[in-house]
This record gives sequence, C-alpha cells and structure tokens, in this order.
Amino acid sequence: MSETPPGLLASVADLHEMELARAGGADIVDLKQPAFGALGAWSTEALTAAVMLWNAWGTQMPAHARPALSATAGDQPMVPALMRAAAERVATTGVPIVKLGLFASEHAGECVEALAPLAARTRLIGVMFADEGPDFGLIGTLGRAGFAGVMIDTADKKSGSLTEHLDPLTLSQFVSEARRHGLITGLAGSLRIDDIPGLIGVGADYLGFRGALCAGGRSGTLDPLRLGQVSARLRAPSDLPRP
Ligand SMILES: O=C[C@H](O)COP(=O)(O)O
Repeated sequence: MSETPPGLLASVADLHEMELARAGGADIVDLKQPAFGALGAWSTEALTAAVMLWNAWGTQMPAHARPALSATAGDQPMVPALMRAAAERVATTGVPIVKLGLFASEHAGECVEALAPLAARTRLIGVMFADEGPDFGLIGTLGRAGFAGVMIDTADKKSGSLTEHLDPLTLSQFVSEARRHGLITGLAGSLRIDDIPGLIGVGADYLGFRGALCAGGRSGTLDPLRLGQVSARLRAPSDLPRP
C-alpha cells in the first residue's frame, strides 16, 4: 500500500484546460479528446502546441512543480501496425508519456510486443478496461515490453464507473501485479469525488478524472471549482490509510 495518496491525473481537451489543470494541481495533465471516445486523441497540430506550452512551463517553474504530460493515442483497433503508427504519431510530437488503449482482443499481446521498440524511447502506458473483463495476464507482457505503466479505465462511459465493475480487492491485485513487473499504476473510469476515499487504500500511483472535473459531463468543459474539490479530496489527510 502506498504511504502517500495517489497523484491526480486530469484529462484535458484543449490548451486552456491544460492551463486550468496545471493551476488546479494536476500531477499529470493528460491530453485527451473525450468527444472522440474513451481514449480520443488530439490532432498532431494541437499536440505540438501542447508540447510547446509544457516546455514553456519548464522555464517558468521548478521541475518538481511542473506536472507530467501525457496524451492518448485514440481508440485504435487491436492491429499491431495500426497501434504502433498511432503511438508513433503522438510520440513524434514530443509528448513524453503516451497512453494506449488495450481493448479486449486476442491480439492485445501482439500489439504490446509491437510497441516494445517505441517503449525503449518513450514512456508508454497501457490502458486496460474494467468493463471488458481485463486480462491481468497482460500486465507481465507490458512489463517485458518495457512499458512504464498500466492503467484501468472504462471503455463504455455509459456502462458504469470503475468501482461498479471491479471491487477494491481486485483493484489491489491489479496494483500488486503491476508493481511486481515494475509498472506505475493508475485507476480511472467515471470516478466521482466520493470514490476517492475507497480507492486510496488500493495503493495506485494515480487516480484519473475527466467527467467529475467538468460542467456538462466529460465532453463538457473543465470546471476549476470541481478540479479543486477533487484535488483537495485526494490530498485530505483524513483519507490516508491508517498505519
Ligand atoms: O484517464 C482518465 C480519464 O480521462 C477518465 O475519464 P472519465 O473520468 O470521464 O471516465
């Protein structure tokens, strides 16, 4: 179990939201276009502009205060060449962390293996889906391919939240298995502020949010007030696991 509360991953849809997420205390600013799916991707031009902004932050604040930057590669079919091309497109813009959806498929393992050369140059995060019966056997494949981390999210945002699909014990097993393979971990999937206390004990490195941060649902606009509430709840000492 982590001794510190999980970090906050905030998914953002444009550069303005990127600034709001930084100001609101996100530990990872995650470039995602929610209107295009669970892991909807930004355009190449927009990603390039985001990297420029992130680089500018690096000149304005100490390194420890600058959030990490990730981006999703889109809801791709589980075809190794297509996955690799999608990941390369994002990585080429200079985004340092690329998130890749591992949808339920007998080809998921091949897709992960095809990404090993890129994983040697860029931090890759595999995203499994709680509403698709995730195969934890894939975690070892991710570790061997050199991925930096693994997350669980939900693919169908109408299917219920992460906590409706997987119980805390199963999520703890996911975190333990990922740690055993040297992977950082994240949990997401229509999480609400009230899910936070129950998930802190699971011990994941990050909790990811989009819908709970927005006015008008996940395809709406990021609301600084909601972001502040989620950030404060994550850091509330009363939610820390007791020794
Ligand atoms: O990576 C985190 C996600 O963007 C979570 O989105 P959601 O809270 O709308 O399911």
